[in-house]
Amino acid sequence: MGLFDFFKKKETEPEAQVALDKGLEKTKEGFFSKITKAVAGKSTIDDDVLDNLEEVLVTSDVGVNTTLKIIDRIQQRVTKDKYLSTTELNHLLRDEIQLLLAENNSNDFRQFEYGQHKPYVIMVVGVNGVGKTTTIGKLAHKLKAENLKVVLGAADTFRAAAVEQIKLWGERVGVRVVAQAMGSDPASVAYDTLQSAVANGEDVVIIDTAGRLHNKIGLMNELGKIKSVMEKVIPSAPHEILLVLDGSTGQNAFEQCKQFTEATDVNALAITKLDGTAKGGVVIGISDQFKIPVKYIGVGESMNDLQLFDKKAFVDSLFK
Ligand SMILES: Nc1nc2c(ncn2[C@@H]2O[C@H](COP(=O)(O)OP(=O)(O)OP(=O)(O)O)[C@@H](O)[C@H]2O)c(=O)[nH]1
Repeated sequence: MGLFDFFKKKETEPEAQVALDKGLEKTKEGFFSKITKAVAGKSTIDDDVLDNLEEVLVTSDVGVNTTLKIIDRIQQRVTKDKYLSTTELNHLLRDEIQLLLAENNSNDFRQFEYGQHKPYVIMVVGVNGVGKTTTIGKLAHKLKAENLKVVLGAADTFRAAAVEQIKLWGERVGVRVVAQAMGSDPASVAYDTLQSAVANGEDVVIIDTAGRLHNKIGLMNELGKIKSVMEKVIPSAPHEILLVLDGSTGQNAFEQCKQFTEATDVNALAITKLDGTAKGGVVIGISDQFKIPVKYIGVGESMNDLQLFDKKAFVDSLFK
């Protein structure tokens, strides 16, 4: 199977669905217990119910804009159908969330032109602690399991621990890691990694970057330099700029998304740590607000806990 086929694959296999269900348990519990409260004592969906629902969505980290959009759509359905019973609210909500996710996440990753570039270069960005390195390790593991040749570039040279951590993942997963001494030029690491990947005929390059959010100009310069060095080796690279966000941070994830999308051309999102948080609504809001597809979600710490985001499986799991 080639890279292209791998990313066309839909992750609805039973095992993945079980992991997803488990990972989203807290979000689901939080969400539905709030909804139950929101409709308590009401038989039809009226303005009160919609006001309460608005609060439920906002406090579930769906984000204000997306919440208003969902409420507006439900209101239109209520106006059209008159006297909708509150027992239908879950159905309505499910439909609207599914539609929203469909608008923003096509599940068709052809836009990333997998298989058309060898090596396919992914530059991974995000602040420290969001699960960037872990996501890189898990992704490398996933790709390697499909017999793809993967190389990692330790371009987060700012902290010694980051270089060590990625080397450790390389050993664990069994993929090559290109690294230089701590404090060396990240762009130089990226250059070396791409050059050696071309020479070795590797399929995928994943470059880690430092997650310093000192200020926008600094971030732009730092990422811009790495990008332009990559272009020198492979003019079309990076093919993917993957922003990693910690789903358990709710509104902070929105803010980071804003900063990084302003600083560089992010075209894919990975949302981690959805297990153990009730803030999974962030997946719905972020993809809608920034119009960037969520490509991966992290639902646990183990190597197999990174999933290709499947909007149908996600909604199924949430409303099961
Ligand atoms: N529960 C859970 N933990 C995760 C997930 N993804 C990452 N983590 C954990 O989050 C912590 C931080 O992950 P790192 O990969 O070190 O984060 P980072 O963004 O690379 O941060 P630095 O290496 O400090 O730059 C680690 O303990 C990971 O095991 C996830 O999907 N679920």
